[in-house]
Amino acid sequence: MTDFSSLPDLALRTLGGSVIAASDESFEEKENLINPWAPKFSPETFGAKGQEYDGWETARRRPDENGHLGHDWALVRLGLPGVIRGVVIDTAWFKGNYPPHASVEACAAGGYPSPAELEDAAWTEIVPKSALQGDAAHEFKVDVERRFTHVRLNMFPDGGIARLRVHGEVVPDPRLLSGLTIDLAALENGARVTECSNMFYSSPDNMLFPGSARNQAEGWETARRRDRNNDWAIVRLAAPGEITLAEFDTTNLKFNAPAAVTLSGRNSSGQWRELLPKTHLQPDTRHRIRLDSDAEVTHVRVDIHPDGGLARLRLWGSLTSAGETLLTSRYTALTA
Ligand SMILES: NC(=O)NC(NC(N)=O)C(=O)[O-]
Repeated sequence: MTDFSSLPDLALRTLGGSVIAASDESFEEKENLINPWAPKFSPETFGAKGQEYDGWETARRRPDENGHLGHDWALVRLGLPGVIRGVVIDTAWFKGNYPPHASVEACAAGGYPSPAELEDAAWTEIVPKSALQGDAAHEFKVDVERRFTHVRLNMFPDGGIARLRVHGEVVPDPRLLSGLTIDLAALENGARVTECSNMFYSSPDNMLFPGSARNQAEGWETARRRDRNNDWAIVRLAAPGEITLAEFDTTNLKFNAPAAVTLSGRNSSGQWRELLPKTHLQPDTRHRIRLDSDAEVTHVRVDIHPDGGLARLRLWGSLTSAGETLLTSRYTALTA
């Protein structure tokens, strides 16, 4: 996999993405494109419309009286607007019915536009019409330095695509964050895990997802440690801010929760200081702890002792004026 695939999937259903319209979804519904799980397949599962697939599948097109075949498209609202670094078009399990070609366009729209209102948007081609294979994940690097809110997947002329992954860097609208108490560690506000000791079972970015984890796999889980060290993760905050309350959620970790946690913060000069001394944790519990610090931090390190994971990590606080300036100038530069 190329580098961009480790970035969050901005289109993912569990990050608020939605497939808001499609030209056709006769065989399989458009919503499957952004399912968070890997595409599944059971052979010989024929329903009333045909074989069942975990993807978006359109009818076989036939030329009209002018010999025109047309093509199919699906419109996706990103859950998290941002700069797109790469797209994966996955035709998993579509072997005799994949589209031979596909392309992707993107646009930036303010507010909450309907599919009809997006027709006149300024669409930019981010993946040119490219050849596809059946049952394969195709990666396309994207090199457009702009914040996008929607993408349109085109397939030529018809067929089935299991997943569309739109990896990129989240660029939040600073007007929705300035002056408010926010989760400085939320993926949707632009935070990310930059390093961790172990991600054997699941990715530490999962801790920063919105809402609650429905099961263990939707959080961060490490392998069992067999040495005397402990697991840890470093989170780059949405922007420089002051943290007033930390939330360590061990929900769903019943026999593998960490025994304790510590938290430290790094300032813009790169110096680390303790934000929370070693504190015991209970399994399957959401712990909310007020922090006794008004220091500006850009990164935090969460240490779990000795291993296990966390379902969610929330760091409530506010942006400092440096944080607000940074977010505003980035948003402005990428929106112009
Ligand atoms: N869902 C389908 O049945 N699709 C196709 N057919 C099979 N057998 O997969 C097709 O494109 O005709």
